[in-house]
Amino acid sequence: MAKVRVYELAKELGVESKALLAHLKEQGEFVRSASSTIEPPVVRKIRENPPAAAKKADTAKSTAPAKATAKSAEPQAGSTPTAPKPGGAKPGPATPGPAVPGPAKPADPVAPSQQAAPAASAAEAKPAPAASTPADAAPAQSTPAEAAPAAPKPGERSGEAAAATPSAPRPTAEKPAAPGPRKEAPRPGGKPGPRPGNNPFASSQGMGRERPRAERTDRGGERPDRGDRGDRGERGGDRAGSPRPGNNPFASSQGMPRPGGSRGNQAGPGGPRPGAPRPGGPRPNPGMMPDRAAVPRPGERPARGPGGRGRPGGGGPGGPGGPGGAPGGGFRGRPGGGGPRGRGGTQGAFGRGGGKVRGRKSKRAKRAEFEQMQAPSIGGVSVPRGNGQSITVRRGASLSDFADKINVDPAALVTVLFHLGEMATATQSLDEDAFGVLGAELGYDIRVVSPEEEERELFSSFNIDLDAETEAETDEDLEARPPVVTVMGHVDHGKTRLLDAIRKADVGESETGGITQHIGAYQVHTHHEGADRPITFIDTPGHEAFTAMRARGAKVTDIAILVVAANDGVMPQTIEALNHAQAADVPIVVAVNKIDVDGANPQKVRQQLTEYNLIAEEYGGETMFVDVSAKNDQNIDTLLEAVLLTADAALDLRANPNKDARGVAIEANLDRGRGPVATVLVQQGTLTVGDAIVAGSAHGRVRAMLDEHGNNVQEATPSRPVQVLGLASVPRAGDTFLVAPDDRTARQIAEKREGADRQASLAKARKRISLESLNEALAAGKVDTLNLILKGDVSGSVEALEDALLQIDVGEEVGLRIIDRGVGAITLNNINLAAASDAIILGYNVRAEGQNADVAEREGVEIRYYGVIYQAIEDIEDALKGMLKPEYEEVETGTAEIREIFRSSKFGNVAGSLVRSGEIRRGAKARITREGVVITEGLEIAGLRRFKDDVTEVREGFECGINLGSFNDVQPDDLITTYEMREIPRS
Ligand SMILES: Nc1nc2c(ncn2[C@@H]2O[C@H](COP(=O)(O)OP(=O)(O)OP(=O)(O)O)[C@@H](O)[C@H]2O)c(=O)[nH]1
Repeated sequence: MAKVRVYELAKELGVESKALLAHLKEQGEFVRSASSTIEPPVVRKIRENPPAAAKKADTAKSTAPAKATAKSAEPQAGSTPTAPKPGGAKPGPATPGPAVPGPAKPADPVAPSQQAAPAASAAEAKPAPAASTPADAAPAQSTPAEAAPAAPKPGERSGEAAAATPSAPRPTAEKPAAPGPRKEAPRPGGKPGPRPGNNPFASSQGMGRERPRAERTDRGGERPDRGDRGDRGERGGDRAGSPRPGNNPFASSQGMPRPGGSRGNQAGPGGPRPGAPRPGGPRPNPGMMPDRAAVPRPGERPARGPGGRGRPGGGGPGGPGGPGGAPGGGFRGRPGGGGPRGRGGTQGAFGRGGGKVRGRKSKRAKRAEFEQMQAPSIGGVSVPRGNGQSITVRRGASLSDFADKINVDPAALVTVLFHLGEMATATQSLDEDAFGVLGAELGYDIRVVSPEEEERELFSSFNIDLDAETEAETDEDLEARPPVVTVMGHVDHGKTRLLDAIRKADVGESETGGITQHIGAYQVHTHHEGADRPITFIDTPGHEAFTAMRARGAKVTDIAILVVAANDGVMPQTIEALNHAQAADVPIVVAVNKIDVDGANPQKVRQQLTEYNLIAEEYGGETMFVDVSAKNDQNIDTLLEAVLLTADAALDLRANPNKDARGVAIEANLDRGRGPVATVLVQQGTLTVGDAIVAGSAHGRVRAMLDEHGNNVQEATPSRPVQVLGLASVPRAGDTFLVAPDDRTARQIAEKREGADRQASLAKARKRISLESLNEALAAGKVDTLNLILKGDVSGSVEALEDALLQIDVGEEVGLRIIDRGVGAITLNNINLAAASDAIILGYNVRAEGQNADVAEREGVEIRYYGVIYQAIEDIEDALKGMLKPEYEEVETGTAEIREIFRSSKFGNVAGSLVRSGEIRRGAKARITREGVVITEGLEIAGLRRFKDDVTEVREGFECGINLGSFNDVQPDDLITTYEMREIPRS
């Protein structure tokens, strides 16, 4: 005996392969799939003991007529006039139009040939007006053949019908239909098959054989209900012989989009009746046509098989025609039960598909339509949906950057974002929130990463984990390193002269021949407490370099020397420098310079600086003040000593020299003879000649290293500045560098950095910190202090504001720091400081104007303007307490008067309206008023159409169709008012 395959046996038993598989499993037989073979003894066993469903089906056979009649009763509800002829053994193409007036549709065309009681069936097959009501049906219950009248009347569930006639078989019409298609479908070329779409059993229409009832109901959602036309869209397949899941495009359980609402005018599983909207799925093409006989009659729209695309089960082992279809009955189901194209009815939002029969479309149009169907339509544009995949964008990335990543048109994203309430151009930087909203809408998890995170991710892709490396270090690994010092101060107060004097003070100078090279940084040695202590100086005076480095995230400086000329006192740039240092949490040593000059008043400088929280040690503070004369090299040693004392007291300057070097490029240039030359400051590890190195987007191998004396060095330990030769290009000041495991890695890291830099070159972080976002930033641990810069028109008000702000009690968790204050307009320096320190600028009766305002905008610095002090105080207090809420006011954008209501099964009610004022925009918030009384508000203009086109806005004087989503309680003469909430600028 030949081996039998599972699906063959399933077919034989009239059950689903799946059910048989399950049954086999229960029986302890391991069978992998439906195409697996089964050993003869097992086959025998199964035949003797078939699956329950099969047994049930067998039993059902005897009651077939009743079921057939039950089926036949169904179409009453829809009064489908396209029923096949009674005695459907030869179902010909149906005659469109109400040819059969009787409410009862004749039995399934194939039934008579298969059913146990052909006579009864034949009797049933006649149009039976008597079946239209249960009352009529009642007398007929005596025989199975007459059970048909007992079928539910429209709206009545089959279950109810079954309950009413307990003796009658359940009218779920399972078994009898199954053989139908098998017998009918392959009708050899001759007789025309049933009209496509009307014969649910025709495998040619993608209908496989029915499944046992139990299984069907298991699939969830497919109830055996009958007769409820309103539900037909969803259960159409069920009615006509319970098609397998996957054959019913409307079954919500099968994941097909439901065409929405009632489909009362559709012919259910068999396809639409002529002229009815197509239920969805691709239209058949000639390739699908089995034979001429199956072609619908002229004038008839070829119904698409109910399957459509993506049917899970496909046509399955349907008829003899093989999987997915058989010749003979209308259009052939697609092989395997549905090709890759086409799908069920619904498309896009409010608008596409459904509707009237349209002209034939080209393949391209269909393809485009299909793609549209997949894309959510927001604001009239369709953007393909993500499935939650993670997309990483750089901080400061724009819509264009994101569009690139998901391969869509940036303009579409602009529109989408607009409809989500955010306005941005395609190239404008977006903040994290905006990306969040956009991502949530489009189904992407957009991660905005900071430069540091990005670096981390970049390194981790090369198996370099700097954090883990640092964490793994123990105290034993760490060794003391020299402090790195930057000299800052007001113009002409002697910074350069002081740096020169310090250079000269180098105790090693005589041995090395003095510092001859200006490489951007140098190291001097001094004797301190009996030891030789090196100190590294950044050789670029002024806070601009300091700020530039900080802005790149490079923390280079350990200690700042603030130079103040004793004859001049504290000047504006003194304060700026001070603010920068304080904002960076860098301890300050004050060098009171030019004490040799007549009129020098070092004490005055001390006094002045107390106002800025720099209190000299002799006054009980913690700041060391050293009176020096750079010109006369006076007290330079003391200054160096003060630096070391401060470093020892305030800082833990240790680093691990025994690892690959990491550090920062201090400056770099292209030397004609030597090529790119970069001065780097080693911060950790030891840099050695021959190391593969990557600095920013430059990479190379360290060919040679020079110190500030022009001497070649073989290795550079932490805090050691050296000039590096061997890079392929010039890095930027502030770029971090590291030694890579090999040249290739160095090059790849450099290339990746370069690519990322290119992308972000125009974009910068739009929002650094704002009062609104402060609380989140605090919660996220991004900040623990609110940095403020106060600017006012008169010093009195600035002081008053500062005093009041400092009195705000916000608990211990949050700090408030005023890093700068001053009188006059908000300057570029203020903005730079704010940018480098994540500060917010409060302007009291002063503004940032012109270019400064632009820079602030570009840099994402928040400037808040106030005219009343208490308002500023209130805001800051609220922000610190996490209570600051933006204030909004409602602004009316348009009104439309409803003229007529169109009821759409698909969209609900559509209000045909005339725009009275302003414009009505899709997505806008809306309120309905009836005779001046607000009926409801907070609605959304879910859909907007001009004639048949979806539009995004309709202006005054034009008519349009407005859909308000699920809100349907609209009447003619109602007024739709759209409005938006605009943030009120705080005064
Ligand atoms: N008398 C006297 N003059 C000094 C002293 N230090 C600097 N100067 C003079 O002050 C002037 C400015 O000195 P710089 O060192 O150029 O000052 P700077 O702060 O570097 O100036 P910028 O580079 O313009 O910011 C020069 O003419 C110096 O000679 C000092 O200790 N005593």
